[in-house]
Amino acid sequence: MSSMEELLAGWNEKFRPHADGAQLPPHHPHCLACGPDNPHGHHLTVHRRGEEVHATHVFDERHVGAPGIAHGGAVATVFDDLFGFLLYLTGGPAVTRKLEVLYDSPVILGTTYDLAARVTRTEGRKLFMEADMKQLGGSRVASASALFLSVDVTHFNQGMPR
Ligand SMILES: CCCCCCCC/C=C\CCCCCCCC(=O)SCCNC(=O)CCNC(=O)[C@H](O)C(C)(C)COP(=O)(O)OP(=O)(O)OC[C@H]1O[C@@H](n2cnc3c(N)ncnc32)[C@H](O)[C@@H]1OP(=O)(O)O
Repeated sequence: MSSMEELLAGWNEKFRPHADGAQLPPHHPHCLACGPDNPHGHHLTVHRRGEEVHATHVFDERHVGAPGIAHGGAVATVFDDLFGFLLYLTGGPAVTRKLEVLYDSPVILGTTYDLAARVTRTEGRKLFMEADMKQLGGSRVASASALFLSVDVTHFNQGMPR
């Protein structure tokens, strides 16, 4: 079995139903946002909360844009990946077709933020999603919306060396 076939077989197992409150599995060990083995990554830990997914996150010096403030791309990375966790609830692979982020106020390094994401609508292969990032118990600092499109797992063969 090739490493890609093994990876895909493991993925099918990840799409089993997940209980409310359960921690959801990382997309894969080296995923930029959630992979535990990526030294540059965000190491995002995500739980199911009803029909939403939830994470807390602290950006650090690896994610810096302006001094002391998280890079907008790093914030977008975290949103994009959080949306990717909703696929465990919808039940199959999909990829980002469109991602929009609204930055309400600076995301400060070393501060804990609360993130939540949900599917707002589905239409055939299209999954419309929304998410927000808030200070703990406080105001919103950013929000995002995305369109994901369902794909067959063979989509991911495009990343294999030729
Ligand atoms: C290592 C993994 C190992 C194994 C993994 C196995 C399973 C993994 C599962 C899940 C992984 C999740 C990981 C989460 C990580 C976070 C998410 C990411 O970072 S994903 C990466 C970034 N995204 C891409 O790389 C996509 C690149 N783009 C594409 O490949 C194609 O464009 C694709 C597949 C997305 C769409 O291509 P088309 O040809 O199939 O579809 P078209 O024709 O463009 O659109 C379909 C429908 O959508 C509408 N549409 C398109 N854009 C729209 C828009 N902006 N607004 C509204 N509708 C739109 C169109 O009008 C069309 O609608 P009408 O079917 O005719 O009704």
